[in-house]
Amino acid sequence: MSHHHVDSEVGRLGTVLLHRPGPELARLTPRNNDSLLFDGIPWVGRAQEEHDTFAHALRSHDVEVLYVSDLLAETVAVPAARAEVTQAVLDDVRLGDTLRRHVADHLAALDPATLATTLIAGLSRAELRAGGGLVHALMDRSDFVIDPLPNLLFTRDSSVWIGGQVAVTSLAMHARRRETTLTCAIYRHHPRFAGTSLVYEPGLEHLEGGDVLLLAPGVVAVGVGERTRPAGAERLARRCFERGLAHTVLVVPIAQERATMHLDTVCTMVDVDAVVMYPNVASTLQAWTVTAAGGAHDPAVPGPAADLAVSGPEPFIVGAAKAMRIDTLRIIDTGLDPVTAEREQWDDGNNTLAIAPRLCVAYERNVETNAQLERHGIEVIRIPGSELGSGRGGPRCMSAPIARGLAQRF
Ligand SMILES: NC(=O)NCCC[C@H](N)C(=O)O
Repeated sequence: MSHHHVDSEVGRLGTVLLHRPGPELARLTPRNNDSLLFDGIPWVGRAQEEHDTFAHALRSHDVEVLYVSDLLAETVAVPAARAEVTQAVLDDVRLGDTLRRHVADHLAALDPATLATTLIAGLSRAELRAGGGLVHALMDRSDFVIDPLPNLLFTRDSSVWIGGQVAVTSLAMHARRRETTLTCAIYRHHPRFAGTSLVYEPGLEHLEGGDVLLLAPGVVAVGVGERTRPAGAERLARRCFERGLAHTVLVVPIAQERATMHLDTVCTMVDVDAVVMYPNVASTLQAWTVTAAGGAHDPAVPGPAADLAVSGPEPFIVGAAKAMRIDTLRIIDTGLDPVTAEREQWDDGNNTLAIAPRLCVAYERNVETNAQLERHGIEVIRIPGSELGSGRGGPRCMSAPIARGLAQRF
């Protein structure tokens, strides 16, 4: 399958990028879990079983599942890619020159598959083959020479396909920054993605994939809050208009809190005209509508788009329906009452992954929300997530669609 294209949240899912959690999760301790953005210490074996159930559910619906670790191992077989991802590790100012040399020698000796694992799992001082120097001497055995990337599990955030191009994002939190050196290398160097254009790159204004919802072909919603900044939304809008990837970007402010770190923690699409949404925000969520001033830019004509036209704010569902050119965007509530809604929102009840219109994957624990979805005609494939959820992400967060069919009901 080489047709990589995504222009909706619900078109038939063809290919998806996942990361099966591995040794990087075993690095989490009660001392570092907060800074590594986990709310608990997951049982690694059970998290892997849960993730395998997720992947199996997708495969049994004819979805091609790609794994980051496989693609990365193939990518770092390309010398330029190897140099790039290694340099990103060595750029860490905490290493100092002496330890940096030891780490460089250590990585240079690794075969591609072991290098890929090390880049994801990190490296402790005890695992470094040779050491020496002041920084090394002052480290604990279990201190990280290379930080682990436990949040790579949430592949949604580090890249997002818009049409036939991929936005490699610019992650806000220190613990996640290096993730995009890996996704960027995959998209720039893996033979499968040869010729792919990047519509966004790391290092630009903060933008995370969990905030980007492709509401309909040409209509992109971007949440701005704890992670994505307004300037990131503006940059993405301008780039999408210049390249003919969108005609409207809805910019949606969300509370800057952990429970609502991304737009997809409060709202995901389950049909071409329906979302499951956290009722505690449904009535207050607003949208600013951004379009290209002077009309859509002709992508065949090189040069920057005219400036942006900004209007609003107005209620999100009103702005969204207008941009999507539908009468109403239907809302299905999380939970039944405010307390259940709050509990199930926290446990990623809103974070569904659509395989097709009216067919989605959701965590089994969100009993009320799943029942609500079914009452509204949405088929729910339930997966376990008690361990996976300790990182605060659900099926949508754990998946980056690479190919989807047309968003139409069958
Ligand atoms: N799209 C998402 O909501 N992703 C979940 C990210 C969870 C991760 N522990 C984080 O804090 O970034």
